Amino acid sequence: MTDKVQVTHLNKDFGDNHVIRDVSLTVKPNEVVVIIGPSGSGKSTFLRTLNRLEDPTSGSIVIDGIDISQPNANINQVRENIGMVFQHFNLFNNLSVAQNIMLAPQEIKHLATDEAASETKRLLKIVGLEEKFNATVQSLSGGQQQRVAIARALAMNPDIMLFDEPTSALDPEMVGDVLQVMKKLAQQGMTMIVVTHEMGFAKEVADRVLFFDDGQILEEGTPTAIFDHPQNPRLQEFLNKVLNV
Ligand SMILES: Nc1ncnc2c1ncn2[C@@H]1O[C@H](COP(=O)(O)OP(=O)(O)OP(=O)(O)O)[C@@H](O)[C@H]1O
Repeated sequence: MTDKVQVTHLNKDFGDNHVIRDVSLTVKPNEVVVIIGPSGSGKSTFLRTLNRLEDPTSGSIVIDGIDISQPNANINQVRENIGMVFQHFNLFNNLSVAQNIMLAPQEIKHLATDEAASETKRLLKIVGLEEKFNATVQSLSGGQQQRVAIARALAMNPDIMLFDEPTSALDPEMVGDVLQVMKKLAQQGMTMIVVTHEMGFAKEVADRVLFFDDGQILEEGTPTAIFDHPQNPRLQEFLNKVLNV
């Protein structure tokens, strides 16, 4: 089976700050990879280079067989194929829920309005918000807005979904609903790379967990290997901190 994502010797510098240091990673179709690690270790930057929101300094990123790290890569096409969900939903507050979801399929894929609307209803059902089709974004809770953001990313029918700390900005009671939607997507076979501080989600849903520290993957393995038998002292220290709060 062709790899979905193949990252080879990736580096990213911001001036003198060497944020991603020689990272290589392969992700298989339908795989759920969860990235954990301390604040500032480069997790977000790594995710953002995968769809070229950041340009890599060196190394290659091949997605579905296409080298997107080449200067002449068709970045728009790449982004159509990779859905991304951010910590701060980034919805258009002046548009309705349905308008937010339908915008890209109509503008980019030239979907007819009735087709886009029926697809939007289907997606809202997946994220448990069927009744919010006409609602304004402002009337929704943070957790609901994040589920709309997930539906919006799914509307482009992506091959891969990237999640960058999707629950970090939410009130605790909202977190479960969002994680539930992500779990459902994983069960349906979506290839996903998820940066999160939710260790319960990592344990339950990840096929593989990567521990990032100082711009490198210091350890990777199954959730059991990472959480029950961590090898690297930095990972042991990190888990002691996050699991014993
Ligand atoms: N656009 C940018 N310009 C300059 N430096 C940046 C930029 N984006 C990130 N950095 C730096 O890169 C480093 C890694 O940041 P990054 O956000 O990737 O870490 P992180 O592991 O996702 O952290 P957190 O868990 O706190 O979100 C930090 O030192 C940060 O200041």
